[in-house]
Amino acid sequence: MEAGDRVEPQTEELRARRPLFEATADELRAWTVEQGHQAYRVRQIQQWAFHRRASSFEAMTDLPLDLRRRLDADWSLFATAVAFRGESPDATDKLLLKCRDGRMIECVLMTEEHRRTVCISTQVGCGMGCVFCASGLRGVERNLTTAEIFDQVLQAQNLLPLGESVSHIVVMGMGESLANLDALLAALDRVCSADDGLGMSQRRVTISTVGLPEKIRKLAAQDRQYHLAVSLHAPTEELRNELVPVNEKVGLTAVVQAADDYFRITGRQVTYEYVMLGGVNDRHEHALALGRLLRGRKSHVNLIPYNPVAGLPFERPDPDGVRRFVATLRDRGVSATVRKTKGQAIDAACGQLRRRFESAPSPAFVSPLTVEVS
Ligand SMILES: C[S@@+](CC[C@H](N)C(=O)[O-])C[C@H]1O[C@@H](n2cnc3c(N)ncnc32)[C@H](O)[C@@H]1O
Ligand code: SF4
Repeated sequence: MEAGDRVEPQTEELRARRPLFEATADELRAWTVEQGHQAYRVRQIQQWAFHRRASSFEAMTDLPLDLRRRLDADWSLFATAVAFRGESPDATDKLLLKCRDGRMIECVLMTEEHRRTVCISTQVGCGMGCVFCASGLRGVERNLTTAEIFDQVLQAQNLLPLGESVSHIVVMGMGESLANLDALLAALDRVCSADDGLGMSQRRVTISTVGLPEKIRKLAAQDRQYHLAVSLHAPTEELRNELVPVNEKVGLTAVVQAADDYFRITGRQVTYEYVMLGGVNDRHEHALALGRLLRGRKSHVNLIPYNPVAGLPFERPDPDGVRRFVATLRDRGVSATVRKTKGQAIDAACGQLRRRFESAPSPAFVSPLTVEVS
């Protein structure tokens, strides 16, 4: 598949069959024996599905034909269909995936020298309403299912050459991750399972949240190794209330306390994300206040230069100002770095590709919308 092409769904059509990944190895073994085949075939099926990039059951050529046909009748390899693939010159691929109900979700694959990182979504839209973010402009439509979350990793992995795998996951796409925590955890468990998943290390997964204190504590209690990123964006209650409306109910202090608890319970250092909006939260006084808030806390600040969203009144920050902001934090003993903005050419900020796709479909976009999903 070439980037930017019209994309037909996988050779396998999306039908209302159960996604293969939902079955545990034991369940699939029982099903395989029921079909009159030996249980060891399950290892082959899962190898094809999760590591050998099969695009259909038909392509699993070392399985008996009869078993391939039965698989095709009862199971689906994917829960979504690739509707559009965009590629950026900075080695970033963005996939727009169509769900069975016709809704679109986004994921991004970023390829660096030693990393293959996929950024995944957890909801269609978002209900948190951060004023600078494209994801929340129309509110939340629904939570993604476990299958739809897992599928994003699988579909992104399928873009890589055989022998290369997704090495890292960041849950930083559309939606508030912790508002769909149970489905997310179930999907990540399978992604990280060496027995019947992709075998990824939990330590290479970062979950980003707007900061829902009770959910942060619930995540901390899961006995998992996930890295937590908290989207702070402002050093004072007043400014955070303006930028992140949910803060009015939650409160900055409660968010930071929950993040402290996450570190205390898991021993994993928390990252604070801070989107820098030109002239809004990027001034020296903001750096000083952020330094005061985080000084002495075992944390790291990730500054994200704003990626402008059409129709929203925010601008990128001045690069020299960003450098001064970092220096001010570091002078106060707060660890901080600036994130490289990848994928702008393909709208790789959350929710932007879907929005462009839905609001102004160009001829190149029309074909995928006609994909039949039953
Ligand atoms: C899209 S959110 C998804 C995860 C979760 N809802 C959260 O807020 O952390 C991931 C990160 O992207 C940031 N973000 C949203 N819109 C952005 C934009 N236009 N430019 C840069 N970063 C953006 C958010 O502030 C957040 O830190
Ligand atoms: S930044 Fe995160 S929480 Fe805020 S609207 Fe966007 S996706 Fe939702």
